[in-house]
Amino acid sequence: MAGVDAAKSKEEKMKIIFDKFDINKDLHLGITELLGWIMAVEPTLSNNLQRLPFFLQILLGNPSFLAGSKGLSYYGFTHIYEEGHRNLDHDFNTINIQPPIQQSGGISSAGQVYNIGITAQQQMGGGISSAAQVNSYGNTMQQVGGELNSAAQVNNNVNSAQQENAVKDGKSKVKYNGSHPELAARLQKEILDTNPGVKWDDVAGLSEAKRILQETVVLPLLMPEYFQGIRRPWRGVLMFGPPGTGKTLLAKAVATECGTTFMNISCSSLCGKWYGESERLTRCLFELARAHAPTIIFIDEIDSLCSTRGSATEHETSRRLKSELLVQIDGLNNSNSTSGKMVTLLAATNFPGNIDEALRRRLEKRIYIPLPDFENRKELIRINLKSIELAPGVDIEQVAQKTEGYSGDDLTNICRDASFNGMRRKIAGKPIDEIKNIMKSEMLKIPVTMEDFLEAVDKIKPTVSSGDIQRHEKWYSEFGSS
Ligand SMILES: Nc1ncnc2c1ncn2[C@@H]1O[C@H](COP(=O)(O)OP(=O)(O)OP(=O)(O)O)[C@@H](O)[C@H]1O
Repeated sequence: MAGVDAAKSKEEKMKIIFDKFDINKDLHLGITELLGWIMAVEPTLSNNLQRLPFFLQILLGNPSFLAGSKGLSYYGFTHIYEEGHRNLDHDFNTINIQPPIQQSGGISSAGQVYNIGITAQQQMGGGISSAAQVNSYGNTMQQVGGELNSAAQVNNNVNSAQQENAVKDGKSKVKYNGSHPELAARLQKEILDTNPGVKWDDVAGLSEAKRILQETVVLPLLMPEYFQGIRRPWRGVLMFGPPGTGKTLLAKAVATECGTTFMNISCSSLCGKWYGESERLTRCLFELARAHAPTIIFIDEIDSLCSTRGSATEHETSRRLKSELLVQIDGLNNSNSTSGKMVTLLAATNFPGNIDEALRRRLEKRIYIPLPDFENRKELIRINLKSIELAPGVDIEQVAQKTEGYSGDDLTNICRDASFNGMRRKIAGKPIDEIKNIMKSEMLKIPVTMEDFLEAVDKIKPTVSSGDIQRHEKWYSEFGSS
């Protein structure tokens, strides 16, 4: 790929990119090329661009979404049009990825306008108008003095309210109008995360699970108008599988990639000390989720909240909590989701067999997250070693072969242990004063060798038993739903 002349102005550079890329001709091929071009001319945009292939993959991979479109505009890639008015008078959808700061211009389109981004869109004096629809997905959107007009509908699926509710420090200040402000404040502090920071590519393998999560959680957020009636979004998704296989990681990746609010609940956050407190906490959790919508509520180890009803271990408190949870799940996404109030429940468990029948029915998609196979083990090891110096002769294939039956978490532990070995060798037998004088940079340069890996594999045993895997596979064949 040829670089772009550094002496050219930003406008000229971007014109080269726009001229070069024609989605009608290049389609998927052009995306990679376009990304390369943009990174070459605008290295500072690289971080923002990481999200792009993911969105394009979803949008382009779904023909119904683009039905009738003649093309896409990459208007949103750049901030160079800060001052200009760009009238997209085309008869197609406009997709603004990482929407720009729009100071005095405007965006108009005869089709739909999709603003997908994590960064704020600031509309200062300009306007967005669309004959059809304006959909904004992002963490923040600020509308300062501009107009947001749509002949049909305006959907702002943003974490924080726009216009009057500005967000400052990543934690949203959305107003909670429910009946339990003190419980809401407690939950908000414990569980609210507006950006878990895990990218899709940080999760090795699990392509089938990723596909299902895209269909069940991501796409309904991107095109709520399609997911109506019989196609309403699934209310709940259960990920089950042995421990340490990436269930939590997947939930975080979904939330990061969608830019939704992420509420990460452990059982203890919902268990109150006083009579009735657990139900109130549960109700409050869903109210809070709606206030912050679109929201993903992630409940890890849901089996501990919802073990089989009527069983000997079931306490009165837990029975009431479960009943409230079922009521709340029933209320999810029933109403018109184009209101931008989508709340999805993602749950995870290592003990799917312990889950209450009624809850199982409400967790409409049940996805098996298995141990990594050979290819996925290689990918996982590579992800873990991204920032580590490797000695020549490190054979990742061999490490992957030797670790059949290991979970993702076990493999991460092996990589961590192996990566400490260089330091162990360096400081062996030295007094602490001498260790203090070893330069940090010297330490960081010690490469990890193949022997370090073999030693770590010898030391660290797999944590998942074959009985455990059989148990999951049996449950999957009976109740799995992908
Ligand atoms: N598919 C994967 N890709 C990358 N890393 C992984 C993967 N699976 C597991 N890991 C590593 O293992 C760690 C634990 O994973 P995670 O917490 O997602 O597992 P889990 O399935 O939710 O476990 P548990 O059931 O015990 O809650 C992660 O932080 C990550 O380092």
